[in-house]
Amino acid sequence: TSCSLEVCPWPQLVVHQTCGAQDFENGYNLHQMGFATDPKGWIDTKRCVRKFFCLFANQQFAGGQGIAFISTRENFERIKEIVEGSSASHEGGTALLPEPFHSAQIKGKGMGLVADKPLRRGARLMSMPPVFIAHRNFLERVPPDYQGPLLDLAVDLLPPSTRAVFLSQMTRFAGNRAADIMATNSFQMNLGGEDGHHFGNYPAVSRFNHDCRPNVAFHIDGDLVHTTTVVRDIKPGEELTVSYLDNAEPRALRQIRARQTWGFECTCSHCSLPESLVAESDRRLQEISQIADKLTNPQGGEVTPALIKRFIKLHEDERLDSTMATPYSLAALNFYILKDEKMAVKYAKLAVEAGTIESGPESQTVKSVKGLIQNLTQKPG
Ligand SMILES: C[S@@+](CC[C@H](N)C(=O)[O-])C[C@H]1O[C@@H](n2cnc3c(N)ncnc32)[C@H](O)[C@@H]1O
Repeated sequence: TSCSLEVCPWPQLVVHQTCGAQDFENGYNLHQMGFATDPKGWIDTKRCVRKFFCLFANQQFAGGQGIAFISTRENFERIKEIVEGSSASHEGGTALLPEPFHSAQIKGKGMGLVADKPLRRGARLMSMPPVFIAHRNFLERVPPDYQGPLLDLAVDLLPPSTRAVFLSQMTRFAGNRAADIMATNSFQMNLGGEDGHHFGNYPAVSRFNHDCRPNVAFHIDGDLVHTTTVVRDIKPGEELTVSYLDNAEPRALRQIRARQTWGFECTCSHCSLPESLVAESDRRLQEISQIADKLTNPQGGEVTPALIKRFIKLHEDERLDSTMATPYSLAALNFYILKDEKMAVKYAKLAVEAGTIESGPESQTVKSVKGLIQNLTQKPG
């Protein structure tokens, strides 16, 4: 074989730098590469940067999709525990089939996803397990020369078809391709504990472009599965979008963040409105934030039914369809405090519906609002 072991400047970092996919067309011969798998398929490569961030992989993960994981040993133990109880980790992702969208070139954005059929609010598009997870500090603090070899070996350890899909994602910079792919296409995720901050890559969802008023919401569950759900009715031909940013920020800030973090000028429909409408939108966002303060501290005594209704109307006028769970919950809670049980139940039910779409049925938002509904509807008498 043409593989050679190269010893990098740090003695802990020993990786194959010249192993290419062509060397092992039918999948990697892990034994030949010197790696052993445990009974659940996990490989501890023992290749680490400063003995701290190490590379782990599992080619059996998610029905043979495979996963690469760069993090601390403590987090590796955590990941093993997390995926153990997850059915997606054993069986693989699920998607609405046949896929009701196709990918296409979108002017000024690269590739994107376009709906082929009408899609209704609440339609679940995909639930996907991660392909690559890396610790935030590994990606953001370790110098490229030390990151690169570990990232390359991680990609080599993905099963061939997953590797090809991983490598087909968009890149923006020169330099290490895997580092670029992670920077351009990853989602923040928290594994819990004190050192849980990671970035996760899900190639199937990487084609969603950004919009400040998106028609698709996403969340990552405790089992690391990434789910995308439609938040407003979509017509065939419409682009499917998610938001990469905080939609509640004014246009100027949203555009700065899109430029600084993602390297694009945000020209989404909401950012491209005529100036007078942008000013109106920014004013609404400011008022939303002021009313939210009052609804979060209702003991101030300023909350009235009219104020709560205005709060909801401002969200609707702003087309914030992908982030309605919190405003609906606040409305429910404040109507409850005002002893208007009918309105409290109405908004609590809307909060459960929105929370299920935005964060999943098992999310804390949904659980706590369901608790409120139970209190309201099961009172004696
Ligand atoms: C996760 S990828 C999205 C899919 C990508 N367009 C592709 O071709 O694979 C993120 C990158 O897509 C581009 N992009 C996403 N949303 C955009 C938008 N609203 N306007 C311009 N470019 C956008 C940016 O280059 C961004 O860094």
